[in-house]
Amino acid sequence: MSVPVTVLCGELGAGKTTLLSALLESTDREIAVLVNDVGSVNVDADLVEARTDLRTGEEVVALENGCICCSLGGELSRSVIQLWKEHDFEYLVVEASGVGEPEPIARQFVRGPAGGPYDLDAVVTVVDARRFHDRFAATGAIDDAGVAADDPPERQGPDETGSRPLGDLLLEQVEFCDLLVVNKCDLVSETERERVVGILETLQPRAEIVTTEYGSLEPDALLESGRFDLEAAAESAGWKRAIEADADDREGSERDHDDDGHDHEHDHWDGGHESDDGANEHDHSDHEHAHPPERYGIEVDTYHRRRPFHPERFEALLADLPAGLVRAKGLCWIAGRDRQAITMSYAGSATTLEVTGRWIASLSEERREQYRRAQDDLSWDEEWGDRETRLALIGRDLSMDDLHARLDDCLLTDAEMDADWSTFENAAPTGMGESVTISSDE
Ligand SMILES: Nc1nc2c(ncn2[C@@H]2O[C@H](COP(=O)(O)OP(=O)(O)OP(=O)(O)O)[C@@H](O)[C@H]2O)c(=O)[nH]1
Repeated sequence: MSVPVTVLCGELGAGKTTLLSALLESTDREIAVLVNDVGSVNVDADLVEARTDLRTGEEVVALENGCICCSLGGELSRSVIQLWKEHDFEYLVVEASGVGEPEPIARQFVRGPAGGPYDLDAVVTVVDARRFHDRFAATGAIDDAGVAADDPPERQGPDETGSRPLGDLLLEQVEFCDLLVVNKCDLVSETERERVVGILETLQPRAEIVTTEYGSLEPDALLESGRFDLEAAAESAGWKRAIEADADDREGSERDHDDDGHDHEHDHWDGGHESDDGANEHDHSDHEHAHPPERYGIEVDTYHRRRPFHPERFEALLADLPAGLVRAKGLCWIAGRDRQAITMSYAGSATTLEVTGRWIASLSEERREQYRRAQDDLSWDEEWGDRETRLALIGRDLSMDDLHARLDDCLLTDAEMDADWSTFENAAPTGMGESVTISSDE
């Protein structure tokens, strides 16, 4: 029978080890723990080992050479398989590095060789309530990216994903999990705690959320919950749901012009390149925002345009985003990057622009037609093909209309549409997997 596994994520110092120690003390089950730390000294492994009274003496295995989610994917599989062959235990907990992405780790237990002896039960992310509140819920975001606001964009190559902004990784851990443990609740007021929970519910509508002090939880909450579902976890992020709902709304209303009162006026704006509207004339009066939880001033919205951003104006906006913006993510079309589909990801203080693919419109005619046949719901513009900007925006006490207007000001004007786009100053990345990070100073 396969051994159930819980993967424990969370930023450095959130309380993963504390939670794990409390768990090991409160259950009689034979639990093996795999600890992964970035850095050569594995303090956590020592700590957990000491606390568990060395029940088997070899319960804790440490991977010390880096982050399991990137370079050590193979090593993770090898280690857990070796552990399974050499030891007798009922349950495995993997404490992931504080900077790890959970999805590749989870995939090791689903599609990788470790999927044989193991069965992934749940991905649990521990959040430090105090730090999360200060970073994402307080007005006046803290620059945690270590990049001064007026620094030029930081460039990263495709193999340096480990240097992504902390906030971005943190939110990925929140967005891909089954259980969110909001720890250190002794360090926040009740209102702050509720605000943190409200934001987390918006960022990750699927996960169960529990609040704790010193990781004190019933073992049942963590073990054999049967919560994990790879497809559901991969699709559960609040930003993804917003974008999908928006695209569905749009397609629905394009099919039949039946106004269900839930339509976004923005979505039908065609970028103006075939009309005389002008890029900046856009009526927000009947704007309706999508699916907001309507609590604690948290709002989810989408922004969709079929006209490219001016790279300089867009960069200037990214360096000056409003403090109430918690999360923004989606694809952008940036003038001068006409092949590159660029993913924008903003989390609390810094934005990463990364080339994550190519516009289908930039492929050879033959391949373009193949892709179009395979995706019959792909929305296509006669002139620009699939190029478009489609972003999910999650904010708190934020005027979405103002943000839309500021984004619209970054779009090319009619005159700029006719200019040579390659002459624009352009900090956006060019190669597949390449990224730049722009820190916001508000
Ligand atoms: N005030 C308070 N402190 C806590 C709580 N939980 C953990 N701590 C403390 O926070 C610090 C970090 O906790 P750890 O459990 O080591 O955090 P971690 O997530 O394992 O950290 P890394 O291994 O560095 O990723 C320790 O000093 C804990 O005692 C809590 O609920 N409240």
